[in-house]
Amino acid sequence: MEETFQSAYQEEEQRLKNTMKEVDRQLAKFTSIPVYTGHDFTEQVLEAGREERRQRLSKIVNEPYFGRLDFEEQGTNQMKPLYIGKVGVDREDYTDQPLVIDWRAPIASLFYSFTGGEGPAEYESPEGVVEGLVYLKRNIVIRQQILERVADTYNRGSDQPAVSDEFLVYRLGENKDNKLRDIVSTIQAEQDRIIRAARNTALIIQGVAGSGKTTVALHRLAFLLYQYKEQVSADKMIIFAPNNMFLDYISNVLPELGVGDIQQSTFSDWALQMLNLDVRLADTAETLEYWFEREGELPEITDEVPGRFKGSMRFMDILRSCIEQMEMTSVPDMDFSPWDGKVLPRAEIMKWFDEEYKPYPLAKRKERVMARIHRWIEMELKKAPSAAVQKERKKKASAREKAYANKWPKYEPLTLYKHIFKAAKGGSVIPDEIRKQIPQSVMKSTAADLKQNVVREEDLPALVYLHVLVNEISGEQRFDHVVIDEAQDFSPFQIALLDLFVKGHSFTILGDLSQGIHAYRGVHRWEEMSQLFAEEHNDYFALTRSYRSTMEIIEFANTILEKGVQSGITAVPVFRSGDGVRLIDYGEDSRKNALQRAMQHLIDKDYRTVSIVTRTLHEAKALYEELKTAGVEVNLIDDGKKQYEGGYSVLPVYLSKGLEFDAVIVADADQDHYGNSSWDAKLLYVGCTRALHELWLMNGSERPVYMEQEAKEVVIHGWPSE
Ligand SMILES: Nc1ncnc2c1ncn2[C@@H]1O[C@H](COP(=O)(O)OP(=O)(O)OP(=O)(O)O)[C@@H](O)[C@H]1O
Repeated sequence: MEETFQSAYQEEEQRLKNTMKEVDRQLAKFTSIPVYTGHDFTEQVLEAGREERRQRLSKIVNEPYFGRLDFEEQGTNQMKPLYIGKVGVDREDYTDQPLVIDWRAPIASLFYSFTGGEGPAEYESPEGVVEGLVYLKRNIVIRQQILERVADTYNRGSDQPAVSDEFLVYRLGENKDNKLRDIVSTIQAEQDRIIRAARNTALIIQGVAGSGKTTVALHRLAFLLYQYKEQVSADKMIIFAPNNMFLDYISNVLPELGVGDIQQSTFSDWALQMLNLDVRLADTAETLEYWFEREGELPEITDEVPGRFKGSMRFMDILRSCIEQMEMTSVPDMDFSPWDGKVLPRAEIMKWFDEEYKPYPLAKRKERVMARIHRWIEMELKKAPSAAVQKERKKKASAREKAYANKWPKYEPLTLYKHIFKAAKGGSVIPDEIRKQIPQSVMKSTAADLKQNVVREEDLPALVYLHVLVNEISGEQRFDHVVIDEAQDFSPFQIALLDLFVKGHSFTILGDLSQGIHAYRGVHRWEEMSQLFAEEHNDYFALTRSYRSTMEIIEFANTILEKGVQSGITAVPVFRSGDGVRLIDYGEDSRKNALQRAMQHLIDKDYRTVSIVTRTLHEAKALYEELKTAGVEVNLIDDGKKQYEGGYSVLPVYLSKGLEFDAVIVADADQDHYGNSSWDAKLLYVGCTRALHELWLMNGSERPVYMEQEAKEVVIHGWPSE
């Protein structure tokens, strides 16, 4: 075995040397050709090709590839070693295998989809399905041109027929810094299927915590850009994420994959930038405080709570009916008379509005009708018997034209919205029978907000929709593809609205219902989203393997899911074992001392990122101050945070969603802080599943009952011996 390893290592060292030589030769050649800056079109095209080549070569110069797959295509009788890297580079003569194959190329999919076995494997090429035999699957780690590791995960004929997880486990065991990173060398078959799924489908992905949802979505964008170069462009793709700190956390992956320019935003920022509203947006902290800082039981979350109602398709339909109703009554109920004795009958104006300009959106129709009236006035003015009469009529017409325009409704989203909630000045243009469909409590609270000129995040989909109904969606507002991360916190209305902006229902929608801690506004079942699309336009995937945490942590978290959340979806761990989950009672010690001591223990173990997770923001702030005073260097993560610095942090559990840390300490894992409701259990589940290698839960009073049941073998009680 040792001998085989030696020869594999030597073989790869030789191949690396040869590759580097070829890369250096090509680079020298292309950089020695002076950059063409002239106007000759053919020369410009050639120069663009050379520049692309220079860039590819400089990208692979240090770490040219990460994998090798030996494949014999059926009927060729020739087994070829394929080297797979982040960027593909051809040999200069194009005669043989490429020097490095791009991981997104069809043939490279075999590297990911092949799960072992003696039988033939296949991949889909543009020419059809290609069959053949895989002989070797090898992971290769190269850093700064030095071969560091060679690990065969499949070798035909050896006594290990299935693809082994050894290399994956090695990668997962590494400590994390402050940014999410790419996984091109270890993408798993189930993830690869999602990454390479067809473009014009709304993909809905339910994935357990740590199953790689965010990572997979980012790799999918890189794939789509490669596979559909002609149809999609990076600046027309957008990722919606829950907050700006999360966007910062994921910001390294796309550049690592050689992808730039993709738009990244929160839904609110995107909506606000489109609406250009002159209002105060209620502080989201208020809503978070209302739901997360409360004492005692959570109020019942029905479909009538404002967040759920305003995110429902019911509400979307109500808004559409309002606009349809308004369309019928838009043209003022009167003839237009520019001066006494001259009349443009309403019937004529209606004909323009209802027939000729019907294809235009409402605001445009009004604009067109008013412009037409203006032209009509000008024509009529020409018929005046004298210049003086003409002048007199012109003056009158101008005033009457303005007055007439004012009789039309204002197609401005906020004004329309205020009308719907009876919070606008002047008479309402919305009939009461439509308004009656809105729950009384929602009517009341929204009207109160709007009278103060306050808009909440939950109102933004409605405002954007009203904007869309009365105005056109312009070309530059459209998307080629939309990614929605933490989609369980999105509403059906938000998805249906975004669908109006995206071509071909091209969505990647990812989330985890077990982490649905914002249930007061998010979805409770994925069908709420899938039913928005025709069957042939949506697809559903479930990711059940969790890559983030050790087996012990996953098993412990699974118990919380099963017993606390009563969820049927539990995570399957990768075989990576670590320390047991530690449960520590504060005991005689003060809470602050115990938490400080716990943090110090984990810092001393050289973990790069350690976090204390509290139940509320209020508690996080207080603990942060205490630790700082005690000389511990920690960061506080609150909802205004724009950047994630890594290191040691204190944060409320609801802000930890999406992030991960080498070690996590859950402060106050007791019944006073986490009750018996499934919502409490979800919060605790989110906190626990942030940990990669170590998880400690500290408590000052009784622990929640669902915490320890059936996870006894993965739990250690008390402090480690010093
Ligand atoms: N195939 C893989 N190879 C190596 N690491 C992986 C793989 N898939 C996921 N990971 C790692 O697992 C961790 C979790 O990934 P990610 O944050 O994308 O998961 P998630 O499903 O979005 O999690 P959550 O829902 O808990 O936020 C990351 O550290 C990621 O690098």
